[in-house]
Amino acid sequence: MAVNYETADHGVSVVAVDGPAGSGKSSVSKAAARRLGFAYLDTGAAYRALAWHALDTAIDLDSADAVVASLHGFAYAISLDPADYGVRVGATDVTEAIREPRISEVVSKIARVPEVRGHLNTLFGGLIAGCGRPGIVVEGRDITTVVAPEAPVRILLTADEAVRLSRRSAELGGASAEALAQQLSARDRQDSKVVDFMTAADGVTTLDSTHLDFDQTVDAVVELVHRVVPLERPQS
Ligand SMILES: Nc1ncnc2c1ncn2[C@@H]1O[C@H](COP(=O)(O)OP(=O)(O)O)[C@@H](O)[C@H]1O
Ligand SMILES: Nc1ccn([C@@H]2O[C@H](COP(=O)(O)OP(=O)(O)O)[C@@H](O)[C@H]2O)c(=O)n1
Repeated sequence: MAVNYETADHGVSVVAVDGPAGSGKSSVSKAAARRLGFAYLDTGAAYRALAWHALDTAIDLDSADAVVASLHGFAYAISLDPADYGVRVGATDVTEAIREPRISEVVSKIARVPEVRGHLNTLFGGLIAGCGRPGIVVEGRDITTVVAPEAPVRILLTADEAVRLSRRSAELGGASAEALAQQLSARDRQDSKVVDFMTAADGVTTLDSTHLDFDQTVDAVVELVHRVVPLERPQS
């Protein structure tokens, strides 16, 4: 079921960004949100936090029933301020822990369960509607197609796989390049069975950042937003 949070309904302009792992969704969306004065919602963090919670409570991730049952005790909180990112489960700050490879390895098992997706999409809908800013940049895998298909700006952020890998391995420092490559492409393969984030749906703009540096990519997103959402531009 689509959850529509467009300007007309809630007064919040949604910028929807999808793409594969390492394409730059989180970093570019966060920077674009700061430039625009918008909120920022990282939806992948919720799937990662639920995976963290499931591991923490020794839930069998191969059992969809057990994963669905774990949603009852899942007290999730995320900051929507792009200048002050943070994720909590109950009283525990999991901002760093959810990035660990042990979470990346299992998160797709969580994401493939339809009840989990439905539950989290409802949660995202509430966060978007109540974000308290004129707009919000929301990034993930199914934002342009399921979470906010009516968003005024919808972007598929891509980059060649080799480029995505080298960006991610630079970020993780010590991780073995080969192990990382295997994990990242295995995760994309698993995730693609659930939602298609490799091809742009109708009306979605593809932004290929393979040959763009970080600032150029953020500029391109901000420009796309200015084209369709009436906002004051900062004086230069
Ligand atoms: N256009 C770009 N050029 C160079 N580096 C980039 C670009 N976009 C993102 N990055 C870097 O690549 C890494 C992965 O980006 P990230 O935002 O975590 O991707 P995703 O959220 O899609 O997995 C980060 O270190 C980020 O700073
Ligand atoms: N909208 C979303 C966002 C993330 N996810 C899942 O959550 C995982 C982590 O997402 P992420 O955005 O943090 O991943 P990266 O691209 O940053 O590595 C993905 O591998 C998907 O399994 C999803 O299914 N749908």
